[in-house]
Amino acid sequence: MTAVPAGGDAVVRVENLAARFGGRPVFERVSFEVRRGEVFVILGGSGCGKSTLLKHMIGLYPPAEGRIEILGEDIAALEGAARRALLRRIGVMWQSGALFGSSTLEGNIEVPLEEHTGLPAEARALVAKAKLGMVGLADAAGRLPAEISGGMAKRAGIARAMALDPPILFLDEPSAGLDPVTSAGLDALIKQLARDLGTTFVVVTHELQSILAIGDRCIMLDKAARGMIAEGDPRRLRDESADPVVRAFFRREAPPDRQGAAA
Ligand SMILES: Nc1ncnc2c1ncn2[C@@H]1O[C@H](COP(=O)(O)OP(=O)(O)OP(=O)(O)O)[C@@H](O)[C@H]1O
Repeated sequence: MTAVPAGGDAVVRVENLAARFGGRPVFERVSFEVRRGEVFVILGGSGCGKSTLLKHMIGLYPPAEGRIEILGEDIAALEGAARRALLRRIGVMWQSGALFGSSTLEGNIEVPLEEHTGLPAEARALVAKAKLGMVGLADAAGRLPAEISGGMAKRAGIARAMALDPPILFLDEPSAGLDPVTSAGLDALIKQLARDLGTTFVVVTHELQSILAIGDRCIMLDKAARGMIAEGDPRRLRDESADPVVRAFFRREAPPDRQGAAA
């Protein structure tokens, strides 16, 4: 079953995107859409450009070619106040959770509220507590990042990314460094937030279990192909893809070229 409403519209459009560093291409001709309310996964092996794509989507890198539309706006073309207004409408959680070590979890979630809203201190505290409650951390509001587990840090990172109620959340490798049980709990949380709040998630991951558990749709990038090699429902790709590299990924086998090299 999918969380995407029938006729769901696109909140992200990537058209013919090329990424290059020092003239060297990471990928070319990447095009896809993310629909409102879905959990969209960017997957692929190490070094294929998943994080690079994510960074383009949130405006950290300008496209070498092509165009990225976020909530109807060409992110690379925006400047100043218009750019800040758009960035305020997207939340990002980096791999580590990236919490400020000297602040409590509640204090961490108040940071974007202080920066971007005129809410008084009591209201900020209430919002921060509500966000922590949404990710199952209501009782940990007063703890410091050093006093919590890796899984809790990821949840707190999601709560902070949600502080300003963004319609789109970008998550960079949310399962990295987590044991399988904690990772499954985080997957369940992501699905629940997408379902209950209608938030759109764009998730970078190479964790097969997570991809199958949370992904409504996905794209797969490939380093050798320097681009996209698959798009669609991850379960269908697992069961039906004719591409040997895609099949190998979903079967946890070495890609065909490396199998040959090892023989
Ligand atoms: N700022 C940068 N400058 C130069 N090269 C970069 C930069 N960022 C990434 N690259 C290169 O781009 C390629 C893709 O890297 P990227 O981190 O996007 O891959 P990834 O799919 O996210 O990998 P992983 O799963 O290992 O994190 C790599 O060859 C990397 O060295």
